[in-house]
Amino acid sequence: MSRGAGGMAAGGGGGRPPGPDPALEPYVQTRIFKIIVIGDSNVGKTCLTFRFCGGTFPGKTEATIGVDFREKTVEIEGERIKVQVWDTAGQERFRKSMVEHYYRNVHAVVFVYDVTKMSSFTNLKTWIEECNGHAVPPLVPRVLVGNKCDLKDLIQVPSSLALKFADAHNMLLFETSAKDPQESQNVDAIFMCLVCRLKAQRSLPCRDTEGWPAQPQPQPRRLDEASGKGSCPC
Ligand SMILES: Nc1nc2c(ncn2[C@@H]2O[C@H](COP(=O)(O)OP(=O)(O)OP(=O)(O)O)[C@@H](O)[C@H]2O)c(=O)[nH]1
Ligand SMILES: [Mg+2]
Repeated sequence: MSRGAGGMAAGGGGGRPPGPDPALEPYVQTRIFKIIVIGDSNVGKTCLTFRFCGGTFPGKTEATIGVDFREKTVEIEGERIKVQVWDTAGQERFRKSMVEHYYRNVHAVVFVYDVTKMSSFTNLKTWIEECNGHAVPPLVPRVLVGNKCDLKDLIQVPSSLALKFADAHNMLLFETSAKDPQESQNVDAIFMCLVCRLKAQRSLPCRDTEGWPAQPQPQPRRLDEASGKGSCPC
């Protein structure tokens, strides 16, 4: 099984910086973690995924149709991991034919609500039911994200309420803003926290590894890719 070689580097003492041996680089397979982002239309799923993968807030967005597919390669403890983010559609008519694909072989789920819109918070239970209805294993980590915290005067969902809900569903809560550049580290932390948990969990199969069921995937629209290095924020 190929893994990152962070462990090897730790005791190396040969003056080589930690991380995979460059000579072995072509042979080190990159693990891919599939993370889906779910929630009502207009809560900011596209903007959050854009902020994480591209580092910016998109000037203008349109309702997502089906799924948009973004990627970012991160490095944690010497292992390069490809984070494959599925930005799903919140509108029923744009998602109904895709729902099975969203949940198939998913590694982690991000539930998003808009802190300025109570209905997007109360609807979370429907999104959780949908997720549960697709037999997502309990080991698959889930987090809750309250977006649009920059709109301070318009907040409708108190943090205390969100925290209670997150606790009841065994999720971590992040409150953030895809728009505010000062919050960008917080947005990164959402995904990095999940990646760290997945990395620590079990040895997930690598790309091209036998035994990993092939996914009939929709033709992905790859919008951007960025590389980032990070240490575990957890
Ligand atoms: N103020 C503020 N506006 C935001 C933020 N995130 C997103 N928006 C705005 O909210 C609107 C919807 O954002 P999207 O990211 O397209 O929403 P979505 O959840 O992807 O919607 P669907 O694709 O229809 O499911 C856009 O006008 C964004 O500019 C934020 O953090 N703060
Ligand atoms: Mg969208």
